[in-house]
Amino acid sequence: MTGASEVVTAPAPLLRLAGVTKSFPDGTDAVAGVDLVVRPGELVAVVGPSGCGKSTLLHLVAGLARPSGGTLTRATDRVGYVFQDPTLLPWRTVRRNVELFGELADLPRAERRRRAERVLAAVGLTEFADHRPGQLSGGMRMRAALARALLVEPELFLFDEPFAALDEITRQDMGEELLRLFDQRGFGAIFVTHSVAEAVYLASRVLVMSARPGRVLREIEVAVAHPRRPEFRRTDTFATLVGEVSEALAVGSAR
Ligand SMILES: Nc1ncnc2c1ncn2[C@@H]1O[C@H](COP(=O)(O)OP(=O)(O)OP(=O)(O)O)[C@@H](O)[C@H]1O
Repeated sequence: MTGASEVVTAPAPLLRLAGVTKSFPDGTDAVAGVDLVVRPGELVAVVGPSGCGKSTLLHLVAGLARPSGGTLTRATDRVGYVFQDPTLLPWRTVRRNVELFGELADLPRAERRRRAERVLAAVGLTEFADHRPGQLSGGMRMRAALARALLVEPELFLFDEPFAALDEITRQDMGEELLRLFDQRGFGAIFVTHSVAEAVYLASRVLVMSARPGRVLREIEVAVAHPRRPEFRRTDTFATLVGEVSEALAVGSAR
């Protein structure tokens, strides 16, 4: 540093999509011309009509599918992925479910154990480590799925409607949990949801997609500092943003 000038730069993007399209062999155009940048500490919510290509977008980002056009650059291999179904192995304890990706990554046993204890504590499941998934509530199973994804210490987190199957109170609790982890760990994230209120509450930015093939219709900034508090849901700012996103969504769905 010369000290002559100070330049404040945004952290380098974890992810950059430029004009990304995806067409399937049967001719279905799922997404079209998507531009998106995600930096560390940004949680981008994605909303859009059913079938507009939101899950496809996450598949592309995770490397499970290849774009048909455009460029996709991901700066990290440490990717966490959480789905609506927690997909826990019923015959394994919670701890051993959480250790699974560590086993697949060949982490030494002691390291797996250490990380599992830490992430179980982070999601409040320490006391349930020796239970089997069938003995847990839906919300606890989702916490276990979150802990399992956290084990690989993701820099980029992909969420595909993770809380959609939960009752409203548990869903809001899980949102709080997620924000706490996000504030602590500063990962970048894409969060797909059908709930406009959830998108606004959690996100740094809400991306509204059009009907298939999904294009980005609008990106709406949620310029509200973290940590967010439940009271945020009862503010005029929140109501205005929910209105703005809903309006954009209605336009997108009508196309
Ligand atoms: N492997 C595939 N082959 C052909 N079409 C596919 C394939 N996978 C998805 N599609 C189609 O691509 C479109 C986008 O699907 P996708 O699951 O990404 O949408 P989505 O926005 O996540 O939907 P939802 O909101 O209902 O979960 C849909 O029309 C779907 O039927």
